[in-house]
Amino acid sequence: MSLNGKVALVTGGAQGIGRAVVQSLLQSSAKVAMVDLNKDLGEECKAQLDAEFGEGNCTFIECDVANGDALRDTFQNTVDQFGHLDIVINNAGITNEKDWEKTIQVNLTSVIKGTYLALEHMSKENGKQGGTIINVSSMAAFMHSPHQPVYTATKHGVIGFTRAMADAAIQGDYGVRIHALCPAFVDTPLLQSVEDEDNMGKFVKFKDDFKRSMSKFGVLQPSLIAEGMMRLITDTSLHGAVMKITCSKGIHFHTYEPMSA
Ligand SMILES: NC(=O)C1=CN([C@@H]2O[C@H](COP(=O)(O)OP(=O)(O)OC[C@H]3O[C@@H](n4cnc5c(N)ncnc54)[C@H](O)[C@@H]3O)[C@@H](O)[C@H]2O)C=CC1
Ligand SMILES: CCCCCC(=O)/C=C/[C@H]1[C@H](O)CC(=O)[C@@H]1CCCCCCC(=O)O
Repeated sequence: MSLNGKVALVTGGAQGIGRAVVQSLLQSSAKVAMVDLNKDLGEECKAQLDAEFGEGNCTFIECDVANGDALRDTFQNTVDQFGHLDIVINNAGITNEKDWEKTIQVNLTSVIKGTYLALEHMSKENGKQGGTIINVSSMAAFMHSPHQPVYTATKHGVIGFTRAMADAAIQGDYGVRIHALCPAFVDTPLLQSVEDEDNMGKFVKFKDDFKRSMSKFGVLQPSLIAEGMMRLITDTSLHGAVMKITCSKGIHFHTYEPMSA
């Protein structure tokens, strides 16, 4: 499906899962703002994407999503460059149990801020034309590990926030579809960092448990996660979906019991 004329903003877009979805969006003819903390990587990535997809389709914006003012400017900068906004993927994330407050800031607070900013630019409530938001959680929200307690908490938080906001979007007639995406292990640089004492602190001693889990459940490629994201973007029947992606079941959805009195 062509996304010609659509504008997307992807946080953490210079590497790993974010980079894979930036590539898929460009392949579908969307314009993309690739937002990342890492300037060198972002510029290098943009040069490669310009060579593949032509200049003017992708812009790199250096931004630490944990800086609320910078994130607000980044959204405005995207709209200034491309005219409007249709798709926001709050993907940037870290796994750092030593600096656990930073992990909460990047993985949860910034996802909340990114969702609110996306609504400012896309919600019909604000006179805009609607759109799609994807907040990246993790299978860690369903299967916990002693190796990463705060990371796990943030990913639970992303799902709770996203589901509540999806309901708000329906009841408030925002015209914005809001989803959570939960990958299992994915082959990206993040996965290597979980063995590092600087990141995991005292929980590093549980790394063998984590690695056993990885060999038991397998490791996915970023391109499959991008495929899941493209499905959430293009299938307009989906709203408030919690998508899971695992080696055993591929792309599928979590189902919740209906609330009863
Ligand atoms: N790799 C995995 O096994 C899994 C990853 N996830 C989630 O997927 C998302 C992406 O992860 P990966 O691609 O694996 O990570 P990655 O580390 O390979 O890439 C993350 C990108 O985000 C950027 N970034 C980090 N902090 C940032 C900040 N404060 N502001 C702006 N950019 C920032 C990095 O510079 C990097 O380019 C994260 O939310 C992660 O928690 C979920 C499940 C599994
Ligand atoms: C670097 C962070 C990577 C986080 C990846 C992730 O989602 C990890 C989740 C694991 C959790 O920490 C403990 C686990 O057992 C989780 C494994 C999740 C894989 C589930 C696959 C299930 C299936 O194939 O049916």
